[in-house]
Amino acid sequence: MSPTRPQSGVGGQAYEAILVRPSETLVAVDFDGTLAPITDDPEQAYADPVAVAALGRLGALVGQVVVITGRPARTAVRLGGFDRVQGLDRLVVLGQYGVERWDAATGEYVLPPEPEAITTVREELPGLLADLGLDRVRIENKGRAIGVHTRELRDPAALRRLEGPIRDLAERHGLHVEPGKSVLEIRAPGIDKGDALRRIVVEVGARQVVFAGDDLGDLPAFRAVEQLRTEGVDGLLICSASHEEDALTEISDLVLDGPAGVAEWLSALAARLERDRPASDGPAGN
Ligand SMILES: O=P(O)(O)OC[C@H]1O[C@H](O[C@H]2O[C@H](CO)[C@@H](O)[C@H](O)[C@H]2O)[C@H](O)[C@@H](O)[C@@H]1O
Repeated sequence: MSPTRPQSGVGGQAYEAILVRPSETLVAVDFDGTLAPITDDPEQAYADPVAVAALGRLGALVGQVVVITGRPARTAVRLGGFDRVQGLDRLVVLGQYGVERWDAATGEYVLPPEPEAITTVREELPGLLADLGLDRVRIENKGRAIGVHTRELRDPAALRRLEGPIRDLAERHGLHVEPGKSVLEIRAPGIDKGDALRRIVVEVGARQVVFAGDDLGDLPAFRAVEQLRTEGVDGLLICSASHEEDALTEISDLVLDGPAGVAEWLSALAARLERDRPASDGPAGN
């Protein structure tokens, strides 16, 4: 049996369906911690080239490949190099948890206006951090959201000290706090990765969906796949595992060794579909 096949019942069933009907499969992947190894500086978090190459191969084999990320769509495209990958000419990147979109087919970005409350919070944040004695945290300005990062402080207590004041600040301005690996992100409520995933599943008419993620922000997408299963869509859930977060391991069909493990799995899936192509219905092989 191929090591790429999940052992669990529903995951294994989804894997078999993907092999039979690749052209009706959506492959959806998170960016940070799944495609890109975690780094201190978010600006240096480039996607694993092996994973990107595998996605390019899958782009020619499955119905749709999509990246669903908390990053701004432009940032994900730049750090992933997605605008210059053979096979990813139909890639869709859903940024800021699905609020933003980039289509490789047209090169167009859909970037709704930034919430005014974010501008106000951006102005208030440095004072709040100084009052807490935490002015060395990294602030990531994402346009319509703000990331408050503690990774470089090497102090697990810093995130805990920040949480209450950041939640109060966000709440005062009608904003939402998205917790993640050494980060609290302040953003507008209203859409999450689950909503984003469901929309693209419907848009492309997928009968099978793969979702790979690593962090708390991916949980809604995992829940969406569980729901989709009850509606007749086969779902395969993949955890990009790390010592930092274990919320996804129990509910995953496959637990892989971080971005390197994800890259290996995507490559193995691409190889398997390429091998089967003459007998299957992938777009390149009909
Ligand atoms: O949805 P994702 O693609 O997983 O993005 C979630 C957040 O990821 C980024 O932060 C994480 O990765 C950084 C770079 O490796 C790391 O320094 C940080 O500690 C991690 O939390 C990103 O900076 C955020 O904007 C994303 O929302």
